[in-house]
Amino acid sequence: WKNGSKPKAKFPGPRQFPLVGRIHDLPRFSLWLKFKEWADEFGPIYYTRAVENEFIIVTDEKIAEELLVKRGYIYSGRPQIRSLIKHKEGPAYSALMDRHDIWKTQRKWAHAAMAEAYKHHFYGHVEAEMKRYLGLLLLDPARFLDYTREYCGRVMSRLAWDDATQGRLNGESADTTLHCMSVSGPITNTVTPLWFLPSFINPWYKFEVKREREQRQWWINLFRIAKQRMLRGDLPSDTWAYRYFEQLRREGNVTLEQTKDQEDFASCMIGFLNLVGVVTISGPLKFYLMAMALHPHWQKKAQEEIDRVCGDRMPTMQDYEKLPIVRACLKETVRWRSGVPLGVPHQAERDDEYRGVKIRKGTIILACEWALNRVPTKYPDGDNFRPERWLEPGWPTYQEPLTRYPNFREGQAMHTFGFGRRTCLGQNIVDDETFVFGAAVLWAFNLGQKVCPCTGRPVPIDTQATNSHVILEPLPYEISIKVRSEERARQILDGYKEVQAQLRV
Ligand code: HEM
Repeated sequence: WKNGSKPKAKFPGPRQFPLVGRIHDLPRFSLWLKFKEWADEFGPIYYTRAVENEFIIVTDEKIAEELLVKRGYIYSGRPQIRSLIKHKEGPAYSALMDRHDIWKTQRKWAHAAMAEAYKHHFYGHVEAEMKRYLGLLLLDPARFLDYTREYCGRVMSRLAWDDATQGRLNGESADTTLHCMSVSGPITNTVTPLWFLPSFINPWYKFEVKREREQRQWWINLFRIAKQRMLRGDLPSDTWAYRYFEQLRREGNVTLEQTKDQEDFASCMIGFLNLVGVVTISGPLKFYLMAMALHPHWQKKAQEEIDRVCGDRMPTMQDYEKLPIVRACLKETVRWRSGVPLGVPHQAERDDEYRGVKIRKGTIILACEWALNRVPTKYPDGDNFRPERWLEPGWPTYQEPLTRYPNFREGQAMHTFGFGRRTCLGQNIVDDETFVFGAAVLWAFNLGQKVCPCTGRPVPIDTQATNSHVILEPLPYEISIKVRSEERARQILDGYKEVQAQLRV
């Protein structure tokens, strides 16, 4: 009786109501703000519940590492997203699968493919697509948001299948998938019982079946086209599809014949890698343009650096070491307006105990990136855009040498890319693609706030208005984009002409 009466150790957290927990005050939009608010009240690790889902929210990097890295053998599952079908099993979305053999095979393959491409700095495709982007921006600057996402989609589709023309569709497909997997998406992700309505009166289920079927069909079509080209000998060796077919041949499958399941597996593996690299990068790039327009002082500093190093030619990866201010502005953008502000949830694969508190199998662990980026001891003045925190000694995040830091591959703030066995596989391409974009745009254009022709005042930008997806982009906003000189306009057009033949425009 005495033992029974001892209160069980618990994490702090908001008071839980019977059955519902705190579902009533978990907003579907900008949920990270609520999690940060609770972190300020309850501390760096707290518990909450939404109906049957138990959550542990972590807002301290060390605690996140203890759980998700050191105990990665327990906390590396993925929770069920109600409105996606069988995503935990695979083979469609490796980032959302549980930790089983399909996930292991796909992750290992994607990791090696990415590492090889990085060794060659993505074969110059990032720079070639950038020349196209600058040309388009010169001709039609009002479409800068569209073009930015398309740039990211094209780089990925070129790397995957040698078909940059899929870039736009790639972006749209990623956006719809993200909608379906987000709390802000279909209502069935929050009011989960609705998902179990019979299919003939269940619009969410019908939509998802159709969406997934079309996406998988699109991937398999691209896969088969690439296979035909491989057999004819005209698939470029710098594609992920080539790498895959070449491996099959080395294993003795010279004719590349496969079962439907094998094709499905491989087309999803390449298709998803291609898909996941679009909005993850276009979100930060759109925020970067916004930040530069709102902080002319930093824009000018970066432009002075670029002009000094590059002069009349568009910056490339060759200039990486010499442009720390550009890298700092990019790094600070991703900290200030995170593209994955909630983090990506991990799930406990079995019961555990941490700091004397029992954690049940199935509990969802969220290392909330928005809050991690605002820990005052590590990121003083965290709500403001302060690139100097990466450039000046004295700031906790400063690291030398500046020829190397800051970057997105190593060093400080790597929590942005998640933890342990599930860490992001895209850090290298993020580093290259954002760098070339960040430097080339400022080399070519001056960005600023738009001025309203009626009031003469700057058109305001709501820097926190986003679409609330798991991986998000800002909502449409307006800025002014002006080419820096006539001479620069000519150089941009020359650059575009140079690559036009090689790109499929
Ligand atoms: C700034 C851009 C990006 C950010 C902030 C980011 C962040 C993340 C985060 C937080 C995770 C979850 C890690 C975890 O569960 O602990 C993740 C997973 C992943 N990311 Fe990224 N990512 C970015 C870009 C990319 C790109 C460009 C690619 C590929 C081209 C990519 C591929 C992946 C994959 C495949 C996973 C799943 C890993 C797994 O579950 O095994 N990411 N990313």
